[in-house]
Amino acid sequence: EVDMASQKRRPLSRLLEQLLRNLEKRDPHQFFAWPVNDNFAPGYSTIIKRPMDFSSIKQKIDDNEYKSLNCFISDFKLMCNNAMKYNKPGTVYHKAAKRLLHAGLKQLTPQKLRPLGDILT
Ligand SMILES: CC(=O)c1cc(-c2ccccc2)c2ncccn12
Repeated sequence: EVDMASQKRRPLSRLLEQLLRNLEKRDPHQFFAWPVNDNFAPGYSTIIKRPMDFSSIKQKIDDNEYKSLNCFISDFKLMCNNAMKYNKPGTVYHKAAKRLLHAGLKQLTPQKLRPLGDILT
């Protein structure tokens, strides 16, 4: 349960919500919007030990589970690397994951994040 007041008190949550929105824009087909369903991806849950997707990241922000920006970035990388592990190179999902990872990490460089000030320290 996320009331606005607590959002104001939690500057990290507000920052992560903003970063998440920007990352989601790099997934126009919404391949990464929801957990991968074994019915679409045979054997997925046996191959991928730690599934991750944007909706799960959003829930973790709302549940205040991220204690640092790096934990958030790790889940973003996990999500992309899962897709590059399960889907063979050349597939639409593998290519989308590679593009998303690179575009996303460019948005998360210190240079890009510095203007956000000491919230990150
Ligand atoms: C991200 C991923 O690995 C993925 C997303 C999907 C997917 C995303 C939205 C709708 C349907 C499937 C998928 N389907 C088959 C195999 C892999 N995937």
